[in-house]
Amino acid sequence: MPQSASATNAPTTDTSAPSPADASQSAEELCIEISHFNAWYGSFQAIHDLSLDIRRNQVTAFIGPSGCGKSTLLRWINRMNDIVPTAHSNGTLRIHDLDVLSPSTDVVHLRRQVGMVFQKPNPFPKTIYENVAFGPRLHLKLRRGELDELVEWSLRKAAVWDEVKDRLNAPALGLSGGQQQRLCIARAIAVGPEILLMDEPCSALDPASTLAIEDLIYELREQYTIVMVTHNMQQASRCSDRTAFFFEGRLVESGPTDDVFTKPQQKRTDDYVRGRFG
Ligand SMILES: Nc1ncnc2c1ncn2[C@@H]1O[C@H](COP(=O)(O)OP(=O)(O)OP(=O)(O)O)[C@@H](O)[C@H]1O
Repeated sequence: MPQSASATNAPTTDTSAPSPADASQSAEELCIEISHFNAWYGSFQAIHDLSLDIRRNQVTAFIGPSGCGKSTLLRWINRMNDIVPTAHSNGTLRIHDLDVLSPSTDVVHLRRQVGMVFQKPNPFPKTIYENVAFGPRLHLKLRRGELDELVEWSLRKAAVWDEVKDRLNAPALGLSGGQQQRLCIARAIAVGPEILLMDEPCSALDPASTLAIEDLIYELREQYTIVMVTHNMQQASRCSDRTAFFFEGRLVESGPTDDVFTKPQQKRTDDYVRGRFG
């Protein structure tokens, strides 16, 4: 089993940035291994023979035109596709030594380890405090003081504490869209995941909120492995370390973001990043 995410990302750990040496070491570590992966909805094959390594403590952006399979792959990483009755897959998808696709994989445990942030902020219709406390209450046995500390830690980590600290008992739905999305990030990290999946996390936000979330994503990679779907080329180049370009259910190329944007190996990638299609 992979190392417990709550142990590696526990709020009591030092949250300061790792030294450059630490960062470069961990940057090379494999976190998610995808090999010869295929996925279908019924008889329609959405992903074909896709192989990709996702490295620890990096932001990996999935880019590509609509319908090319980005979200499908993202949603297999924490088995969100289990809720789609027609969805099935084969091949290898591992997080460290955990076989994600195995029927015996404990999906509740997997989703604690692999948090998800969706396109539209989706706070629960509860207070700000309760949104963040919800997961820890289910999974962790904490005393009230410890829970308070965890809620504060998560909100600070998600860069929204200063804006909400005086109204923790106010309804989360009263926050702005950008604040709600940062609250959802706080909710996701409160249960101690190792990986954060983000499916177009800024697409419903205004430019200022988008920049705030992008800054946050870039900072969070010191502690989390982040996989993000985005249609925004500038966003991919601003806040990802590596980029994977998908087309019609296949991975066309992947590599360091600078390389994919400035010297792509495939003409199709070049055309896409230059806005010639999609
Ligand atoms: N629940 C589903 N049932 C059937 N087909 C689906 C389902 N979800 C996605 N698909 C199909 O699978 C293909 C890949 O979809 P997916 O959402 O992964 O693409 P995407 O690259 O994320 O697109 P977008 O950028 O528009 O979100 C598309 O042809 C889509 O219509």
